[in-house]
Amino acid sequence: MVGKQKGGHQEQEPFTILIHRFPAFNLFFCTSLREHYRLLDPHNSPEESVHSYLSREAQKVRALVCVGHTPLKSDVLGLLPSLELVVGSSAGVEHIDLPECRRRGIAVTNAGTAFSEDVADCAIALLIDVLRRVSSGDRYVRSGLWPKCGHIALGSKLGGKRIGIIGLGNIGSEIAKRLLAFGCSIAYNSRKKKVSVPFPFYANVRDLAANSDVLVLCCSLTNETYHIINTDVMKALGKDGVVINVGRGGLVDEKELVRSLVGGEIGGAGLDVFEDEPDVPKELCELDNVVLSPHASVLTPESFEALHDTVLANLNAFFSNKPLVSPFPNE
Ligand SMILES: O=CC(=O)O
Repeated sequence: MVGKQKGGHQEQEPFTILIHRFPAFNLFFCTSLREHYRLLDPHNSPEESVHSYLSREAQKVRALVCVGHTPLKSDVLGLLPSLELVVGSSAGVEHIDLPECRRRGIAVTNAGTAFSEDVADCAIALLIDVLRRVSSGDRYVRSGLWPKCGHIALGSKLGGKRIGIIGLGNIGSEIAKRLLAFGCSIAYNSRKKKVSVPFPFYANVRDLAANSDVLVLCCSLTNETYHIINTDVMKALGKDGVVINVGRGGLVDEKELVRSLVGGEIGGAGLDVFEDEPDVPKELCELDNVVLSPHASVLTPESFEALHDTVLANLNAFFSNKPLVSPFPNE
């Protein structure tokens, strides 16, 4: 539960925080938020279930910070009758019951632009790694094969590639900016065509794939985007095509991706996210044209600092009746 503590006489406003399992994240958030607000932390009562704690303590809670990807479903929302705001701390908010929030008029925020640059950097790193075989070359050198077997297979140049970006929001725009500097051409698919964007828009992902060398996924996971990369799309992308996923595992039909990679129907993949994290299909681990990363694109102190500022700015805006800084959806 929180209220602004500065000044001391303002009545305490209710506020609660749900704790994610990632300890560094929790510590960072709790320590800092406590400096500004009074927290209700259901996870601090190990003897009691979250549900019974919330039923007793959280009737007047108006704002809730949902840390990381902690699921926030109707069972918990139902225990918070006064809730007006959910402050998400991730870019994707598919773990939050958005229809229920909408139904109750509860505003939702996400990480806004806090992670965009780091996620974009990660997408580029994965792409260069797949094309230029950086990780594969590293394994080659470490395993002592170089003196015995000579050069590794040719890589492929990034400059000149046609990149199809799926989801041209904050992250997608940062990815486009970086790829333009490498001399790539950009096209995109998004919920709708963006008037201010100079790149060709494809309403159909299959058509985008047919006109791209690389597909980069950085859109939200929704009912509409679930398995947006399927067999048809991969066939259209073709045998030299590369899939980069820094969005969510569920955007790609992973079984089909594995089948297409093993069968040489597409050229490679760089994946930071998976359908059943932290489990990764073992076939992917055996492929040299696949680069794997443990959902780590946002894991930098710089991203966390920017997120911290965004979370606080949203809370401060809410409690001073100002517009939220990163409402979701934000377009
Ligand atoms: O995966 C990370 C995020 O959605 O912020």
